[in-house]
Amino acid sequence: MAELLSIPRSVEWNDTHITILNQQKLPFQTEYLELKELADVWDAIATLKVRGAPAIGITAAYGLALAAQRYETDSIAEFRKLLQKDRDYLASSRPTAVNLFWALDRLVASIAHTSSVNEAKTALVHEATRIQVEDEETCRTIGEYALSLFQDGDRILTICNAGSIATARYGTALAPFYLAKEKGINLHVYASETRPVLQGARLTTWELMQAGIDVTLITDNMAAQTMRTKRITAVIVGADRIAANGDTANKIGTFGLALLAKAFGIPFYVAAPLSTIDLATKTGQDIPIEERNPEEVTHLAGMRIAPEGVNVYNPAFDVTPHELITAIITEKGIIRGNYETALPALFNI
Ligand SMILES: CSC[C@H]1O[C@H](OP(=O)(O)O)[C@H](O)[C@@H]1O
Repeated sequence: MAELLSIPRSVEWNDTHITILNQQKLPFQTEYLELKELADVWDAIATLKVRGAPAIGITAAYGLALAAQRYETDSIAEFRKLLQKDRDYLASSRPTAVNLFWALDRLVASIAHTSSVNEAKTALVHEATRIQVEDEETCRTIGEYALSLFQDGDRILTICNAGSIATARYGTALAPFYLAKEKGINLHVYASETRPVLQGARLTTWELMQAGIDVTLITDNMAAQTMRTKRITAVIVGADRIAANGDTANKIGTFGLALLAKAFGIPFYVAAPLSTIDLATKTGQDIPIEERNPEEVTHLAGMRIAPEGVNVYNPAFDVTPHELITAIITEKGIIRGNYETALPALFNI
């Protein structure tokens, strides 16, 4: 796993600040940013300096823990009020990935029974650290399950970056490729570039190439042709929110890949931790879909590519209906269909 260990962590806690890998600058620059203020954390999440559902959750958790270290009150009741206010602020940074809210709420819950401010401050740092440590274990387990679905020589298409830098380590959809490499199993990855922000072209190729994993870049509109001519054997994607019925929000373009996979008779897999499953959201229609700055579409690498004043629609995510999902791969195992009963069962509900 030496190759994977050379891929920098996306987030690290440093007592007085959080260090993040600036994913905006990749693959051209490996830049680290020190986030010292709550507003820096909000901005890093909103502007995709740190991105990927689990990494957003980890960063927000550390951000909240960091802010809380500076509360000057001795009253635990006042402390809880300040924490809730900062929780709500960070929760407004991005709307779709449920891991953000899940992590923030875990932090708030972690001090429910603490009686002193000092105890609460320590508890928050411990809880944020636990979230990161658990996510690494979770992703490795997801990778093991996902790998059991693939065979030596398979050619697998993915979109966006659901890799090591989108999580604590290993990734979700990319985890099986790291484990395959470790075990000497040959898998070939086709990475869809993922317009408009190019997470596939910039991040997935960068990550996999550093780990010596066989990866080929395609543009998004090459997916059908690639499935046919390169005889793609499976599609695997990450997720930002999975509704109770299995409908899955993921990077814009995912729904199209699922439709194509069905047309070609190829399995379509979603790999995600339990922290991405939102049983409170009944169906995909209830998932809030983030719409981002039109400039992401009208500009490429800072250069205008469309006429000034053009109307733009820029949804960052789409929803793949559960009927198109062959299986959802979690740290608790592989679920094939019947999501409405199988997903709550994962939480012992
Ligand atoms: C491991 S989840 C990665 C997930 O995050 C992406 O979104 P974004 O880059 O906007 O944060 C995308 O939907 C991926 O599947």
